[in-house]
Amino acid sequence: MNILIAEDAPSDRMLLKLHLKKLGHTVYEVSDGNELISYFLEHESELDVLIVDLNMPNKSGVEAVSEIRAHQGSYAANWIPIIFLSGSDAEDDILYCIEAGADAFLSKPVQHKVLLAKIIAVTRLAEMRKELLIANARLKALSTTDYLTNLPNRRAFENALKDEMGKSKRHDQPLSVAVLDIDHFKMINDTYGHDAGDYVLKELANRLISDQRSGDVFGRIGGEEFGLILPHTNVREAAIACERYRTLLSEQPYIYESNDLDLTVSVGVCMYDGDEKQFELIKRADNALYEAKNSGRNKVVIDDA
Ligand SMILES: Nc1nc2c(ncn2[C@@H]2O[C@H](COP(=O)(O)OP(=O)(O)OP(=O)(O)O)[C@@H](O)[C@H]2O)c(=O)[nH]1
Repeated sequence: MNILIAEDAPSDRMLLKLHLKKLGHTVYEVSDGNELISYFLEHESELDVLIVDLNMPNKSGVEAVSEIRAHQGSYAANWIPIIFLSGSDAEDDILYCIEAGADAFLSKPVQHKVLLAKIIAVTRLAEMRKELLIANARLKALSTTDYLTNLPNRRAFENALKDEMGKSKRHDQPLSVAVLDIDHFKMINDTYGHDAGDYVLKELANRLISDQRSGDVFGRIGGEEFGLILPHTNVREAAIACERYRTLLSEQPYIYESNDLDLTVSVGVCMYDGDEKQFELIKRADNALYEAKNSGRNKVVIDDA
């Protein structure tokens, strides 16, 4: 492991270094709190453990460690274990160090085996923490992503819409929303099977995002229904964009097991009025979609109420 020692007393530093080298670690050294911070910031990704003396010139160990923890934040994946060293084993010192962000405390003179045990314990904790962060990130991605298309799911779409509605209101910028639905999708399932339907949904999502403008959010909000959030876009511009998507999604057949599946989509689009609730906005887009379906499908209808 790569271990950085911050210790101002040369003899203590030397002794510690010998112990750690004997244990097979690579050791780096600094002699005060300021050097500790600069070295850490420069080599953050290469270091595995910090061993920090409580009392050092210029900046104390506690001050330096507090700064390092503030820099890392509580969700840093590369959060580093820190062991404090002190000549005193006063209870107050121990508490002070742990509260500053340390994970373990050692009294000087350091005992070889105690040092080994603390290093094993803190690195094990760091490893578990890292695994937990990775697992959390995976769970978050799973809970916000549609498994079939990899687009944001309904929940993520609604959260994104809420954010965009807030931004639109704050910056007095237009915001449009569209709901896009595949026409007679049931027929594809019924004629070619559910797998063909799944293939179409995936392929359609790919085509949709191939033309996605940066800042726009597309989500799968129902079985064969997709939601489009178009920030900085008024309803006329949104209708033009939706017309482009309608053409893009239907101009080429979807080829599944040598079958050419032709499909069209209907779209309802509307613009946020700055006051309405999220469900009201989606409802208006849905109403426009309903009108598109009822007036022949394969078209974009605007709700400009
Ligand atoms: N393959 C597949 N089909 C799905 C999925 N989710 C929903 N569906 C199907 O989508 C079809 C939707 O059918 P309807 O609501 O009648 O709509 P439609 O046939 O597209 O007709 P219109 O919307 O009126 O043009 C149903 O057959 C659902 O089973 C999915 O994840 N995979």
